[in-house]
Amino acid sequence: MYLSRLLVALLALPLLAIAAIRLYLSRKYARLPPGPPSNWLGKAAEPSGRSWLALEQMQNQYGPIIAIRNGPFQPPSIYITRAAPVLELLEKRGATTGDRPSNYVASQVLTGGMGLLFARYGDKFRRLRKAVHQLLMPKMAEAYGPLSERAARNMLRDMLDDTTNFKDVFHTYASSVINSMTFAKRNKTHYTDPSLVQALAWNRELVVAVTPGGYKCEAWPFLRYVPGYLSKPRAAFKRQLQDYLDKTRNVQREMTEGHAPPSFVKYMTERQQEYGLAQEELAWLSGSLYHAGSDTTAVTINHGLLAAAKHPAAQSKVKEELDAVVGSDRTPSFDDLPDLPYLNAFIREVYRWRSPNPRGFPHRMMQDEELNGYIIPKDSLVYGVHWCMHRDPTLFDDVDTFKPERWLETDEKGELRLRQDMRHFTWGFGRRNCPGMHIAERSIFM
Ligand code: HEM
Repeated sequence: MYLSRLLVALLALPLLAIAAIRLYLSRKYARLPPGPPSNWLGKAAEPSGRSWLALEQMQNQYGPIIAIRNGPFQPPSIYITRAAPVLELLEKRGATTGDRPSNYVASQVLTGGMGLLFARYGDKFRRLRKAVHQLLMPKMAEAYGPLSERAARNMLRDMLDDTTNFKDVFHTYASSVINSMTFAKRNKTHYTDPSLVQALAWNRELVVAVTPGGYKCEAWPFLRYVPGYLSKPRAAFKRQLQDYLDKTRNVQREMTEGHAPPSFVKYMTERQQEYGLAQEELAWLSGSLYHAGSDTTAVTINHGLLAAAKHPAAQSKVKEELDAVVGSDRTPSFDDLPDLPYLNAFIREVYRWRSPNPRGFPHRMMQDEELNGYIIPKDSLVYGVHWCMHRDPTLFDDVDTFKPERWLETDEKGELRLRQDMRHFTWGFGRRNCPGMHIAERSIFM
């Protein structure tokens, strides 16, 4: 009798525990936005693969603010697919939405806690961000003009030499621009360059680290201490840091010899005390610009080429404008930029048509916020989904059509100019928006 009661109690315990967890979650998240149903532990499937397409479908069912529940121990993910609520939350209330997820492998193991992209909101973030901002602001971006122009001429030659492999040619171009900007590297960084191949391997490690479920130690921290479990990302970080330290020391040696050309490392070394950066931090911050900016720039140029091939009428208009403004005796320069409204509109439409970061980048909530009647809880990860926002019919008509004209208007003199009342979302939001946007825009224009 006693035994059978004990057995019943033992069997009932897990059921009671599950009921308690479900009750706790339903109270804690009573005003969470709607989203797909969760399992018995309160966990729903995170959209994976081409998640932005799944999210576009989901918004028809759940509306533009979608919550994916992550069980009792992990905060939910919130995906927002319309511009108005994203801008309200991530821009207007940027002071409470500027944090990043505490992804252990990405923010600690792979970056040694020194990267800006994963820096938690706080003093260190402000210090790193200020340093990067100083260097990448529009005035400085202009100063890098000749570097980009030279790299662009090399790219054109490479495209003529190899008409089958534009993707790698664009990688070579984007990497050359960033490496000459950060480490004053004079010669081009070919896509087969060992340091580039190594950096791309590191990028792949990062993709695994930020993919939900990529490393189980994010949910089960004890795994961090299992010997060998994190050896791959640890080795990738060590190799990368060594490469950046070597390049940084080269620039600093040239500085003491008095012949270092302008570069990010030179600029930062001159202000190392002011920004309170240790040598490793300085080297990593400089090198990490490559990770943040090279792939994204190359992918965007690739999208531009795709758009030109797929939309020959728009391509002809760009060509007509280039013929009229630049002619055929020289290559375009940055001075031509203001006189090429159609090309500028074409590039904006490329950003809209195929976002380089279609899912968006996560911001972490620093406190509960009410949005459209829902509570977005502290610690949840919020994504402004670029793909869906760029297809928001309240902002863009005829969203499936590639239409550079949508970005243009005619001024009082009857001349075309870019509309000032429209924007795209490629550079992200609020206090974590992309500090490299001016550099990237110029590299892409070239
Ligand atoms: C087409 C090229 C590029 C695209 C599409 C792009 C896009 C983005 C996006 C979406 C974010 C996250 C914004 C957010 O969380 O709201 C970001 C962050 C960042 N980008 Fe870019 N980026 C590009 C090029 C560059 C370049 C060339 C650099 C540097 C030279 C750069 C440096 C950074 C850094 C350091 C961050 C982290 C900022 C932070 O967390 O505070 N990016 N970028």
